[in-house]
Amino acid sequence: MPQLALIRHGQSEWNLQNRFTGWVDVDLTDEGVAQARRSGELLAKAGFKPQRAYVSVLKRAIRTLNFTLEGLDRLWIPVEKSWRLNERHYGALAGLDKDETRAKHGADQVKIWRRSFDTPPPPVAEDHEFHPANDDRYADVPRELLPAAESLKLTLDRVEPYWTSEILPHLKKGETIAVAAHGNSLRALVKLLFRVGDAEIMEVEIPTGNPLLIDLAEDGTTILGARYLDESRAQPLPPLP
Ligand SMILES: O=C(O)[C@H](O)COP(=O)(O)O
Repeated sequence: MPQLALIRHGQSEWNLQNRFTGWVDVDLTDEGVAQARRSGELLAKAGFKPQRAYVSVLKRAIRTLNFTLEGLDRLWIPVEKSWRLNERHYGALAGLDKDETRAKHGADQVKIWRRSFDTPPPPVAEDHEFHPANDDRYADVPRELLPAAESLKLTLDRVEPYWTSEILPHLKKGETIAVAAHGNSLRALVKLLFRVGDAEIMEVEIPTGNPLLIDLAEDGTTILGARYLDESRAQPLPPLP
């Protein structure tokens, strides 16, 4: 039967500093590295043997995946990187302190920017260093697909085609797959897989460096069971659809 592990990267420098990050390529903290190593240990203990892995093009997720695969002694499996698994683009909020932004715009507005399904944060200017058009890792991505800010809905709109065309066919073949990505690109996947409503997804949080192991039926979509492997840092999961 197919199996899927969704792994949010370990704690990043800007998670620690409480700053909006999005597509900014910040690194893991020492604690984030420890969480990533622990992910590998927990997955090994659970008997998880991925045959292939998918990851964003941001180093906090790539390094998390590498530490995890090292723990599993499976650094040899095929790994595909895609911008479509990136964190949601936080627009003009990227780099700002979350508490200072609350003090300036109000906690309600910040909650809407962070957790509403379809309200994007304010866009970043086209000539800003944080606009993806100014980052050569996206040189091959059509310009019109590059976001200046994303809501969760816009994030799901670019994650879903990748899920459907690249990942789902392998699950349908019965494979075991690891996906290392980000709080909001994984919330988008959880919304899709657990069929969470637009309002209910506001309450779903994904902890850093804590694999969510999902057992799937042969169709690659019906969830048979799901659990966080580090129970001490788990978050409530949506009910099974
Ligand atoms: O991009 C970020 O700042 C974090 O990875 C996720 O932030 P959030 O919890 O504010 O969505």
